[in-house]
Amino acid sequence: MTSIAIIGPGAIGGTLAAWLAQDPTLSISLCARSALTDLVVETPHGTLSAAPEVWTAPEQAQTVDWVLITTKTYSAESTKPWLDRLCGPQTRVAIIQNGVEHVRLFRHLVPEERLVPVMINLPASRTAPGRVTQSRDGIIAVPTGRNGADFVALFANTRIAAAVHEDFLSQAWVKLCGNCAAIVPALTLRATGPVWNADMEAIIRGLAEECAAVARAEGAEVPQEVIEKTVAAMRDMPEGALSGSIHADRLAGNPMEIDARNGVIVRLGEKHGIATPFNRMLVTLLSASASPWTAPHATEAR
Ligand SMILES: NC(=O)C1=CN([C@@H]2O[C@H](COP(=O)(O)OP(=O)(O)OC[C@H]3O[C@@H](n4cnc5c(N)ncnc54)[C@H](OP(=O)(O)O)[C@@H]3O)[C@@H](O)[C@H]2O)C=CC1
Ligand SMILES: CC(C)(CO)C(=O)C(=O)O
Repeated sequence: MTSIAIIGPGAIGGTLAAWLAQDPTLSISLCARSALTDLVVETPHGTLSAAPEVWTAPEQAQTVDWVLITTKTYSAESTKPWLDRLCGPQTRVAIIQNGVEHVRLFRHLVPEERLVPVMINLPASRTAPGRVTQSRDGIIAVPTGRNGADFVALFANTRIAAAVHEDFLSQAWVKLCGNCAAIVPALTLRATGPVWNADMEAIIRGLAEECAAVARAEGAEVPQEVIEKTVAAMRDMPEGALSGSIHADRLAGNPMEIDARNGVIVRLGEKHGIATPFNRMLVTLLSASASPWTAPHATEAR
Protein backbone atom coordinates (compact mmCIF):
# COMPACT_ATOMS: atom_id res chain seq x y z
CA MET A 1 0.00 0.00 0.00
CA THR A 2 1.37 3.42 -0.99
CA SER A 3 0.41 6.23 1.38
CA ILE A 4 -0.34 9.68 -0.06
CA ALA A 5 -1.16 12.88 1.84
CA ILE A 6 -2.66 15.79 -0.08
CA ILE A 7 -2.06 19.23 1.44
CA GLY A 8 -4.84 21.57 0.28
CA PRO A 9 -7.93 19.60 -0.81
CA GLY A 10 -9.46 22.42 -2.89
CA ALA A 11 -10.33 22.25 -6.60
CA ILE A 12 -7.16 20.44 -7.74
CA GLY A 13 -6.43 18.58 -4.49
CA GLY A 14 -10.02 17.39 -4.19
CA THR A 15 -10.11 16.18 -7.79
CA LEU A 16 -6.80 14.33 -7.58
CA ALA A 17 -7.74 12.80 -4.21
CA ALA A 18 -11.05 11.51 -5.57
CA TRP A 19 -9.37 9.90 -8.59
CA LEU A 20 -6.52 8.36 -6.57
CA ALA A 21 -8.92 7.09 -3.88
CA GLN A 22 -10.55 4.77 -6.46
CA ASP A 23 -7.33 2.73 -6.51
CA PRO A 24 -7.34 0.18 -3.62
CA THR A 25 -3.53 0.04 -3.60
CA LEU A 26 -3.32 3.70 -2.54
CA SER A 27 -4.16 5.07 0.91
CA ILE A 28 -5.18 8.74 0.72
CA SER A 29 -5.23 11.30 3.55
CA LEU A 30 -6.24 14.93 3.25
CA CYS A 31 -4.44 17.72 5.11
CA ALA A 32 -7.14 20.37 5.33
CA ARG A 33 -7.15 23.92 6.67
CA SER A 34 -10.97 23.97 6.59
CA ALA A 35 -12.81 20.83 7.71
CA LEU A 36 -14.57 18.60 5.19
CA THR A 37 -16.33 15.27 5.56
CA ASP A 38 -15.94 13.58 2.17
CA LEU A 39 -15.37 14.24 -1.51
CA VAL A 40 -17.86 14.31 -4.36
CA VAL A 41 -16.29 15.27 -7.68
CA GLU A 42 -18.22 15.67 -10.94
CA THR A 43 -15.86 14.57 -13.71
CA PRO A 44 -16.23 14.19 -17.51
CA HIS A 45 -16.44 10.42 -16.73
CA GLY A 46 -19.16 10.60 -14.07
CA THR A 47 -19.33 11.34 -10.35
CA LEU A 48 -16.55 10.14 -8.07
CA SER A 49 -17.15 9.78 -4.33
CA ALA A 50 -14.51 9.14 -1.71
CA ALA A 51 -14.13 9.39 2.05
CA PRO A 52 -10.40 9.60 2.72
CA GLU A 53 -9.05 10.23 6.20
CA VAL A 54 -9.08 13.98 6.93
CA TRP A 55 -6.46 15.61 9.15
CA THR A 56 -7.19 19.19 10.19
CA ALA A 57 -4.09 19.74 12.33
CA PRO A 58 -0.48 18.73 11.58
CA GLU A 59 -0.31 16.89 14.97
CA GLN A 60 -2.77 14.29 13.53
CA ALA A 61 -0.56 13.57 10.51
CA GLN A 62 1.88 10.67 10.06
CA THR A 63 4.82 10.04 7.77
CA VAL A 64 3.74 9.08 4.25
CA ASP A 65 5.35 7.82 1.03
CA TRP A 66 4.13 10.77 -1.04
CA VAL A 67 2.98 14.31 -0.26
CA LEU A 68 1.01 16.13 -2.95
CA ILE A 69 0.95 19.91 -2.41
CA THR A 70 -2.11 21.45 -4.06
CA THR A 71 -2.37 24.76 -2.25
CA LYS A 72 -2.13 28.02 -4.14
CA THR A 73 1.47 29.29 -4.56
CA TYR A 74 0.81 32.09 -2.08
CA SER A 75 0.17 29.47 0.63
CA ALA A 76 3.52 27.72 0.16
CA GLU A 77 5.06 28.81 3.46
CA SER A 78 1.99 27.73 5.44
CA THR A 79 2.55 24.09 4.45
CA LYS A 80 5.72 23.85 6.59
CA PRO A 81 4.04 22.40 9.75
CA TRP A 82 2.41 19.70 7.58
CA LEU A 83 5.65 18.89 5.75
CA ASP A 84 7.52 18.60 9.06
CA ARG A 85 5.07 15.87 10.17
CA LEU A 86 4.52 14.10 6.84
CA CYS A 87 8.09 13.81 5.56
CA GLY A 88 10.37 10.97 6.56
CA PRO A 89 13.76 10.30 4.96
CA GLN A 90 12.14 8.58 1.91
CA THR A 91 9.09 10.80 1.43
CA ARG A 92 8.76 12.46 -1.95
CA VAL A 93 6.88 15.71 -2.37
CA ALA A 94 5.06 16.65 -5.58
CA ILE A 95 4.29 20.35 -6.06
CA ILE A 96 1.16 20.58 -8.16
CA GLN A 97 0.77 24.27 -8.85
CA ASN A 98 0.73 26.76 -11.69
CA GLY A 99 3.81 28.80 -12.57
CA VAL A 100 7.43 27.90 -13.22
CA GLU A 101 8.95 28.24 -9.77
CA HIS A 102 7.75 25.07 -8.05
CA VAL A 103 11.18 24.12 -6.72
CA ARG A 104 12.18 27.66 -5.70
CA LEU A 105 9.10 27.91 -3.45
CA PHE A 106 9.81 24.63 -1.59
CA ARG A 107 13.52 23.83 -1.67
CA HIS A 108 14.11 25.44 1.73
CA LEU A 109 11.38 23.16 3.18
CA VAL A 110 12.25 19.76 1.62
CA PRO A 111 15.56 18.46 0.20
CA GLU A 112 15.53 19.29 -3.50
CA GLU A 113 16.23 15.71 -4.65
CA ARG A 114 12.87 14.67 -3.17
CA LEU A 115 10.82 17.45 -4.81
CA VAL A 116 8.82 16.78 -7.98
CA PRO A 117 7.56 19.86 -9.86
CA VAL A 118 4.25 19.13 -11.59
CA MET A 119 2.54 20.94 -14.46
CA ILE A 120 -1.19 20.28 -14.36
CA ASN A 121 -3.72 21.20 -16.98
CA LEU A 122 -7.07 20.31 -15.43
CA PRO A 123 -9.90 22.84 -15.11
CA ALA A 124 -11.68 22.39 -11.79
CA SER A 125 -13.68 24.56 -9.43
CA ARG A 126 -14.81 24.04 -5.87
CA THR A 127 -18.47 24.72 -5.12
CA ALA A 128 -18.38 23.82 -1.39
CA PRO A 129 -15.93 22.04 0.97
CA GLY A 130 -15.23 18.67 -0.67
CA ARG A 131 -17.47 19.43 -3.67
CA VAL A 132 -15.65 19.97 -6.97
CA THR A 133 -16.48 20.07 -10.66
CA GLN A 134 -13.76 18.92 -13.05
CA SER A 135 -14.87 20.34 -16.39
CA ARG A 136 -12.39 18.69 -18.79
CA ASP A 137 -9.96 15.75 -18.81
CA GLY A 138 -6.71 16.39 -16.96
CA ILE A 139 -3.10 16.29 -18.13
CA ILE A 140 -0.07 16.09 -15.84
CA ALA A 141 3.59 16.57 -16.85
CA VAL A 142 6.66 15.89 -14.69
CA PRO A 143 10.41 15.73 -15.34
CA THR A 144 12.03 12.42 -16.32
CA GLY A 145 13.86 10.38 -13.67
CA ARG A 146 12.88 7.98 -10.94
CA ASN A 147 10.78 10.47 -8.96
CA GLY A 148 8.86 11.56 -12.05
CA ALA A 149 8.26 7.97 -13.18
CA ASP A 150 7.08 6.87 -9.72
CA PHE A 151 4.74 9.87 -9.53
CA VAL A 152 3.24 9.06 -12.94
CA ALA A 153 2.65 5.46 -11.78
CA LEU A 154 0.33 6.74 -9.01
CA PHE A 155 -2.13 7.79 -11.73
CA ALA A 156 -2.13 4.44 -13.60
CA ASN A 157 -5.73 3.67 -12.59
CA THR A 158 -7.17 7.15 -13.16
CA ARG A 159 -8.44 8.96 -16.26
CA ILE A 160 -5.76 11.63 -15.80
CA ALA A 161 -3.03 11.51 -18.48
CA ALA A 162 0.21 11.71 -16.51
CA ALA A 163 3.57 11.52 -18.31
CA VAL A 164 7.25 12.28 -17.85
CA HIS A 165 8.87 14.83 -20.18
CA GLU A 166 12.55 15.29 -21.06
CA ASP A 167 11.88 19.01 -21.40
CA PHE A 168 9.72 19.76 -18.36
CA LEU A 169 10.87 23.39 -18.40
CA SER A 170 9.14 23.96 -21.73
CA GLN A 171 5.97 22.20 -20.52
CA ALA A 172 5.74 24.61 -17.58
CA TRP A 173 6.46 27.74 -19.65
CA VAL A 174 4.03 26.79 -22.41
CA LYS A 175 1.32 26.46 -19.77
CA LEU A 176 2.30 29.84 -18.32
CA CYS A 177 1.97 31.50 -21.75
CA GLY A 178 -1.72 30.57 -21.71
CA ASN A 179 -2.21 31.31 -18.01
CA CYS A 180 -0.63 34.78 -18.11
CA ALA A 181 -3.41 36.11 -20.36
CA ALA A 182 -6.06 35.24 -17.75
CA ILE A 183 -4.96 38.31 -15.81
CA VAL A 184 -7.13 40.42 -18.13
CA PRO A 185 -10.53 38.91 -17.22
CA ALA A 186 -9.37 38.66 -13.59
CA LEU A 187 -8.90 42.43 -13.70
CA THR A 188 -11.94 43.42 -15.77
CA LEU A 189 -14.19 40.70 -14.26
CA ARG A 190 -15.51 40.15 -17.76
CA ALA A 191 -14.85 37.58 -20.46
CA THR A 192 -12.63 38.89 -23.27
CA GLY A 193 -14.67 37.48 -26.20
CA PRO A 194 -17.60 39.90 -26.08
CA VAL A 195 -15.27 42.94 -25.77
CA TRP A 196 -12.71 41.77 -28.34
CA ASN A 197 -11.12 44.32 -30.66
CA ALA A 198 -7.68 45.07 -32.08
CA ASP A 199 -6.52 46.80 -28.89
CA MET A 200 -7.60 43.87 -26.73
CA GLU A 201 -5.80 41.50 -29.09
CA ALA A 202 -2.65 43.62 -28.80
CA ILE A 203 -2.76 43.34 -24.99
CA ILE A 204 -3.32 39.56 -24.96
CA ARG A 205 -0.67 39.03 -27.64
CA GLY A 206 1.73 41.32 -25.77
CA LEU A 207 1.29 39.38 -22.50
CA ALA A 208 1.91 36.02 -24.19
CA GLU A 209 4.80 37.28 -26.34
CA GLU A 210 6.58 38.70 -23.30
CA CYS A 211 6.11 35.38 -21.52
CA ALA A 212 7.50 33.49 -24.52
CA ALA A 213 10.51 35.81 -24.76
CA VAL A 214 11.38 35.32 -21.08
CA ALA A 215 10.74 31.57 -21.40
CA ARG A 216 13.19 31.34 -24.29
CA ALA A 217 15.79 33.32 -22.34
CA GLU A 218 15.34 30.77 -19.51
CA GLY A 219 16.01 27.94 -21.97
CA ALA A 220 12.46 26.80 -22.74
CA GLU A 221 11.07 26.14 -26.21
CA VAL A 222 7.85 27.98 -26.90
CA PRO A 223 6.59 27.68 -30.49
CA GLN A 224 4.75 30.67 -32.02
CA GLU A 225 1.57 28.57 -32.21
CA VAL A 226 1.34 28.70 -28.38
CA ILE A 227 0.87 32.48 -28.63
CA GLU A 228 -1.67 32.11 -31.44
CA LYS A 229 -3.62 29.53 -29.37
CA THR A 230 -3.64 31.89 -26.38
CA VAL A 231 -4.97 34.75 -28.54
CA ALA A 232 -7.64 32.48 -30.06
CA ALA A 233 -8.76 31.16 -26.64
CA MET A 234 -9.19 34.68 -25.25
CA ARG A 235 -10.95 35.86 -28.44
CA ASP A 236 -13.40 32.95 -28.17
CA MET A 237 -14.04 33.29 -24.40
CA PRO A 238 -17.83 33.53 -24.07
CA GLU A 239 -19.77 35.96 -21.87
CA GLY A 240 -19.96 34.69 -18.30
CA ALA A 241 -17.03 32.27 -18.63
CA LEU A 242 -14.33 32.14 -15.95
CA SER A 243 -10.75 32.44 -17.18
CA GLY A 244 -9.66 30.02 -14.45
CA SER A 245 -8.49 29.93 -10.88
CA ILE A 246 -7.10 33.50 -10.71
CA HIS A 247 -10.44 34.88 -11.91
CA ALA A 248 -12.23 32.66 -9.33
CA ASP A 249 -9.89 33.94 -6.58
CA ARG A 250 -10.58 37.58 -7.50
CA LEU A 251 -14.35 36.96 -7.47
CA ALA A 252 -14.08 35.25 -4.06
CA GLY A 253 -11.98 38.11 -2.62
CA ASN A 254 -9.07 35.69 -2.02
CA PRO A 255 -5.39 36.47 -2.48
CA MET A 256 -4.33 35.85 -6.10
CA GLU A 257 -1.37 34.09 -7.73
CA ILE A 258 -0.36 37.33 -9.46
CA ASP A 259 3.33 36.89 -8.75
CA ALA A 260 3.48 33.21 -9.76
CA ARG A 261 1.61 33.77 -13.04
CA ASN A 262 2.64 37.28 -14.19
CA GLY A 263 5.03 38.83 -11.67
CA VAL A 264 7.50 36.05 -12.45
CA ILE A 265 7.58 37.19 -16.10
CA VAL A 266 8.44 40.73 -14.96
CA ARG A 267 11.07 39.55 -12.44
CA LEU A 268 12.81 37.11 -14.79
CA GLY A 269 12.44 39.61 -17.65
CA GLU A 270 14.47 42.09 -15.57
CA LYS A 271 17.11 39.41 -15.02
CA HIS A 272 17.48 38.90 -18.78
CA GLY A 273 17.10 42.56 -19.79
CA ILE A 274 13.75 41.85 -21.49
CA ALA A 275 11.10 44.57 -21.22
CA THR A 276 7.70 43.26 -20.09
CA PRO A 277 5.45 46.36 -20.14
CA PHE A 278 2.14 44.49 -20.61
CA ASN A 279 2.74 42.11 -17.71
CA ARG A 280 4.20 44.88 -15.55
CA MET A 281 1.18 47.13 -16.03
CA LEU A 282 -1.41 44.44 -15.40
CA VAL A 283 0.46 43.09 -12.36
CA THR A 284 0.49 46.61 -10.93
CA LEU A 285 -3.21 47.16 -11.61
CA LEU A 286 -4.44 43.76 -10.38
CA SER A 287 -2.23 44.02 -7.28
CA ALA A 288 -3.75 47.44 -6.61
CA SER A 289 -7.23 45.82 -6.61
CA ALA A 290 -6.25 43.41 -3.83
CA SER A 291 -6.74 44.11 -0.17
CA PRO A 292 -4.42 44.13 1.73
CA TRP A 293 -2.17 45.56 -0.99
CA THR A 294 1.24 43.91 -1.41
CA ALA A 295 3.98 45.53 -3.47
CA PRO A 296 4.20 43.67 -6.79
CA HIS A 297 7.33 41.96 -8.16
CA ALA A 298 8.58 41.08 -4.68
CA THR A 299 5.49 39.30 -3.35
CA GLU A 300 6.87 35.77 -3.26
CA ALA A 301 10.49 36.51 -4.01
CA ARG A 302 13.07 35.37 -1.56
N1 LIG B 1 -8.47 25.21 -10.30
C1 LIG B 1 -7.95 24.95 -11.50
O1 LIG B 1 -8.69 24.77 -12.50
C2 LIG B 1 -6.47 24.84 -11.68
C3 LIG B 1 -5.59 25.22 -10.70
N2 LIG B 1 -4.24 25.05 -10.92
C4 LIG B 1 -3.27 25.41 -9.89
O2 LIG B 1 -3.35 24.44 -8.85
C5 LIG B 1 -3.03 25.03 -7.58
C6 LIG B 1 -4.21 24.81 -6.63
O3 LIG B 1 -5.31 25.54 -7.16
P1 LIG B 1 -6.83 25.28 -6.71
O4 LIG B 1 -7.04 23.87 -6.41
O5 LIG B 1 -7.66 25.94 -7.74
O6 LIG B 1 -6.89 26.11 -5.36
P2 LIG B 1 -8.05 26.10 -4.25
O7 LIG B 1 -8.04 27.47 -3.69
O8 LIG B 1 -9.31 25.54 -4.80
O9 LIG B 1 -7.49 25.07 -3.18
C7 LIG B 1 -6.39 25.33 -2.38
C8 LIG B 1 -6.61 24.60 -1.10
O10 LIG B 1 -5.46 24.74 -0.27
C9 LIG B 1 -5.93 24.86 1.06
N3 LIG B 1 -4.84 25.36 1.89
C10 LIG B 1 -4.16 26.52 1.83
N4 LIG B 1 -3.20 26.57 2.77
C11 LIG B 1 -3.28 25.39 3.45
C12 LIG B 1 -2.56 24.83 4.53
N5 LIG B 1 -1.55 25.47 5.09
N6 LIG B 1 -2.92 23.62 4.97
C13 LIG B 1 -3.93 22.92 4.40
N7 LIG B 1 -4.65 23.39 3.36
C14 LIG B 1 -4.33 24.61 2.88
C15 LIG B 1 -7.12 25.77 0.93
O11 LIG B 1 -7.87 25.73 2.13
P3 LIG B 1 -9.31 26.43 2.33
O12 LIG B 1 -10.29 25.33 2.00
O13 LIG B 1 -9.31 26.84 3.74
O14 LIG B 1 -9.36 27.56 1.34
C16 LIG B 1 -7.80 25.12 -0.27
O15 LIG B 1 -8.58 24.01 0.13
C17 LIG B 1 -2.77 26.51 -7.89
O16 LIG B 1 -1.40 26.73 -8.08
C18 LIG B 1 -3.51 26.74 -9.21
O17 LIG B 1 -2.98 27.80 -9.98
C19 LIG B 1 -3.74 24.48 -12.05
C20 LIG B 1 -4.59 24.08 -13.04
C21 LIG B 1 -6.01 24.27 -12.97
C1 LIG C 1 -6.82 27.50 -17.19
C2 LIG C 1 -6.59 26.35 -16.24
C3 LIG C 1 -7.91 25.80 -15.77
C4 LIG C 1 -5.91 25.23 -17.02
O1 LIG C 1 -5.61 24.10 -16.28
C5 LIG C 1 -5.70 26.82 -15.11
O2 LIG C 1 -4.53 26.59 -15.13
C6 LIG C 1 -6.22 27.63 -13.98
O3 LIG C 1 -7.43 27.90 -13.91
O4 LIG C 1 -5.43 28.01 -13.14
